[in-house]
Amino acid sequence: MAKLGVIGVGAMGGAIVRGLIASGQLPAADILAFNRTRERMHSLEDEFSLPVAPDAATVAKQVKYLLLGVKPYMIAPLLDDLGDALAAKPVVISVAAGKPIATIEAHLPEQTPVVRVMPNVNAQINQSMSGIAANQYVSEEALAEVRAMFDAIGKTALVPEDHFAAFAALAGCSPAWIYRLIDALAQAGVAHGFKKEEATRIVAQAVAGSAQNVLENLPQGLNPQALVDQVCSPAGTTVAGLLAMEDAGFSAAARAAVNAAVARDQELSAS
Ligand SMILES: NC(=O)C1=CN([C@@H]2O[C@H](COP(=O)(O)OP(=O)(O)OC[C@H]3O[C@@H](n4cnc5c(N)ncnc54)[C@H](O)[C@@H]3O)[C@@H](O)[C@H]2O)C=CC1
Ligand SMILES: O=C(O)[C@@H]1CCC=N1
Repeated sequence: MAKLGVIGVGAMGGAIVRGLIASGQLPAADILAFNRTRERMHSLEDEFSLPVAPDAATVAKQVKYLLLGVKPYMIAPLLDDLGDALAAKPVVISVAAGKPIATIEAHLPEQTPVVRVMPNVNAQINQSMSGIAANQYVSEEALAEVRAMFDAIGKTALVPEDHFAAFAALAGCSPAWIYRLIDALAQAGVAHGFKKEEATRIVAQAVAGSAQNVLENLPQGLNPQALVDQVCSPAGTTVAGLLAMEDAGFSAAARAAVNAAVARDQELSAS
């Protein structure tokens, strides 16, 4: 019996599989994968000799933990199709946005253990920030094992389910927003004469260093605004840029992004 089955090995499922193997947390031989379009798994198959099942039911029947890596709208039809293949009640791990545990339970045999996880795409480089919630059928041991899997590909936090939509915005979606910020700053650098690749590398390192500095200062109670103040010399260049950024609606845009993501999550939950 493989330890972890993955149905749907796309951007997120693939990032998790890649991260787990690369971190040494799970050897490829302990994973059994199935993706509807097999070509999408070729790089993982070639790189890690990832074991691949002929269909989703084979995965569901043969694993202790079953990770669903399909899009949210596919969760219910997939579980309904699996039917009896889920009779052994593997611990089901869902990473789907906007699909509460109760919705997933409704398509599973009664008392199936379900863990809801919201990772992010930086799992590819073992730098995910993953939120975790579980139903009452997940044993402490199983929860610890699932958490260890996601600890291996980044950091984890136990999150009450009613905070999941906001967590998903802050950690699941935000990488895309930060990538956009990096690209926008780099593009502005291009307008001032830098080559795009060089500008991107400069900005990405500045963002990585800034994030690391925030993380290292938080335990001392120094919040990001205190770091902002350290950079802004009186009548200097940074404060000029900061005020221009706020006049253009920067903080309001960040709040709007979080609010829109939470609203969309709630729409997905209701569908
Ligand atoms: N992309 C991201 O950054 C994040 C995604 N998620 C969640 O991860 C899940 C997957 O999203 P992505 O990886 O972005 O999508 P994706 O489209 O890249 O991957 C989905 C994969 O599932 C496969 N698939 C679809 N139906 C299938 C079926 N019936 N059986 C087997 N394979 C099937 C597709 O061929 C595809 O490779 C979603 O539920 C999403 O909410 C969560 C956090 C972050
Ligand atoms: O865009 C989405 O719906 C997924 C969930 C979090 C990141 N990507």
